[in-house]
Amino acid sequence: MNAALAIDNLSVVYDQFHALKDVDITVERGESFGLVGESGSGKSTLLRAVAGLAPVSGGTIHIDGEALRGSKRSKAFYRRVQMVFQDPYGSLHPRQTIDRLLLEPLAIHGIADGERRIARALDEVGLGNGFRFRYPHQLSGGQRQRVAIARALIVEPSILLLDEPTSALDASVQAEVLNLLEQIRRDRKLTFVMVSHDLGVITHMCDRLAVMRNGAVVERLSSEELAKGLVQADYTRNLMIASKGFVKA
Ligand SMILES: Nc1ncnc2c1ncn2[C@@H]1O[C@H](COP(=O)(O)OP(=O)(O)OP(=O)(O)O)[C@@H](O)[C@H]1O
Repeated sequence: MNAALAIDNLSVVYDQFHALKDVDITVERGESFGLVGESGSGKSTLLRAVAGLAPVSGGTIHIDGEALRGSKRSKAFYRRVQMVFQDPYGSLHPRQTIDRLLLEPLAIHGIADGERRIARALDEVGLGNGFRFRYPHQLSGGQRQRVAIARALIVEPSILLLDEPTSALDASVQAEVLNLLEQIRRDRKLTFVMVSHDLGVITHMCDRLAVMRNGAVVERLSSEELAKGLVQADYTRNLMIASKGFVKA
């Protein structure tokens, strides 16, 4: 069976700068895969390249066995791969009600049955219908992130790309949103690729992970191996030491 996501030899070059160099990553269907690495190592660029938001200079991305070369994406592809960002303000237009924000992706993809889908998506992220006519600034940070998740889910993707989805939230709200995401992944049999600088979050949420440095993968391992300190690269060990509250390497 085809992997949900197979990235082969992926490169992204901005001017002369190689933000990603020959990256290979395979994520199985229903798997939750983590990306860690220091700031500037290329984690967001990798998600953005998969989402069609960064220019692909070389290599291939397969989604459900379908090869995508370059940065061209069909509408159907955009529907299949949805992204949730760290700061929901970035993706939620401040002058649109939650209702409008949820209708927009449905309109883009020509999906009917908006009423039912909006009610379902809001319910799924733990927000009632009462939130429909509020604006983003009338919500808490956690509620805004729930709306961003609902907006991604409403078009029924198969892969969710999560770029530091909880790092802008308070600790208790972080845990709530992470638990919600895990519940959604199980219920919808979704595939996740998640970036976090917090190794505790990655080991809690992900089955396997890749460690990135300077645009390349330095190590691939399971969360269990990371939690036990069974790591190969000194760079990974240093990330463990630097990650607050994480087991000492
Ligand atoms: N649009 C762009 N134009 C030029 N350089 C870029 C662009 N986007 C990213 N870069 C560069 O690519 C490198 C990787 O950036 P990226 O955002 O992927 O890192 P990251 O690992 O996600 O970092 P962080 O943890 O700080 O978010 C950085 O050096 C960054 O400056």
